[in-house]
Order: sequence, then structure tokens, then C-alpha cells
Amino acid sequence: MTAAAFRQTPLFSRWRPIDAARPAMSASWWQWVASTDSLTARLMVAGGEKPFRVRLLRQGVGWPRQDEAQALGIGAKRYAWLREVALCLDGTPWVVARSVAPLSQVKGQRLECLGERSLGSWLFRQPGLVRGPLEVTTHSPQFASVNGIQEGCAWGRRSVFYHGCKHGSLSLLVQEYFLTAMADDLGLPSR
Ligand SMILES: C=C(O[C@@H]1C=C(C(=O)O)C=C[C@H]1O)C(=O)O
Repeated sequence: MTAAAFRQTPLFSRWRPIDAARPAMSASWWQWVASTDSLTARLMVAGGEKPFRVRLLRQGVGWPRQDEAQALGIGAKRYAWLREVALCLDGTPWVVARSVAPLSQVKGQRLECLGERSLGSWLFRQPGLVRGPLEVTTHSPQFASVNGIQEGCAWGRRSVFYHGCKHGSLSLLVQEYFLTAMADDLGLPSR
């Protein structure tokens, strides 16, 4: 198997708790994948002089995937608010992310008009924010290739953020996939 093929071969299927994946994860990747503060802030620091940009791939209303609905505890036939982005350093996607929230909970939240501002810059300012447990995968996200981003994925992670506000409570599933371009630019191991 070539090195490139290896990097794109999933180690295991679907999502599993981060602790179960730890033996397969290098210490350098653990620093990234297990972090619970803002990824946007971390990417900006790691990128140094490189300009950071959120490229909006898609935002709107759609069906959640079954595993997403399950993670949010909603029926798969409930409409959801979906947002897909690429987090780019100097124009190169390092991370792609797909966030999902029950549509009924998004009404009146600032989320709808984020545009190319980072979700993290809004989310981590919310008082009483709680982050659920992290789960990881080595599968590549399909929405990246649909948008012409062909990079393999070193690690993907997801967790649900919860916060209550005067508009009601919000559960937001955030899925982030660390791309091989990021590993190459930062000199990280393949996994
Ligand atoms: C959740 C964060 O927000 C980041 C920005 C996102 C966006 O703009 O859609 C999505 C996932 C993130 O990695 C973060 O910075 O930790």
C-alpha cells in the first residue's frame, strides 16, 4: 500500500469515544483532537503569519444524517440547520467542519447570519456553554469532496455543544475533520 493510500484508509468505522482511539493516535495529534477550547483560535496561532479564513461551503435547511440525528437525540425526519465550512490557512483547507442543530432551536439565534465569521468566535462567547464528550473517526467526510476538497482526513471529531439563552436551549453538533494538508504544513505524523 502506498503512503498516500494508507493515509486515506480508515482505521475503524464510524464514531468512537476519544479514549478508545487514543492508542492509535500520536501524541501530536492528541493535542489537537482532544482539545476542548476554540479550534479557530488554535488554528490561527498554529498558522502564524498565514491568513486564516472561513470558507462557507453551504448553510441552510436540510435533513440530518441518521448518525447526526442520533447524536442530537432528534428524529432523522426533523429538519435541521446545516452549515459546512472549510477552515483555511493561506487559502489551503486544513479543517472541514459540518455543524447541525435542530431547526426549531436555531430561530432567533445569531447563528443564521454568521456568514464567513467563525462559528467558534460566536459559540465560545455564549455564557453557560457545555461541551459534550468528544468522539472520533478516521473516515473522510463526503461533503468535502463534493466541494472539490480532495484531501484525505487524518482524524475527525465531533461533540455536541449545549447552551441555554433567552430564546430557549440550543444543542449544536459540531463535526471537524483534520485534513492531511494540515499535517503536511505543520509536520505532523499521518495519524
Ligand atoms: C467550533 C468552532 O468553530 C469552528 C468554526 C466553524 C464554522 O465557522 O462553521 C465550525 C467548526 C469549527 O472548528 C471552534 O472554533 O472551536
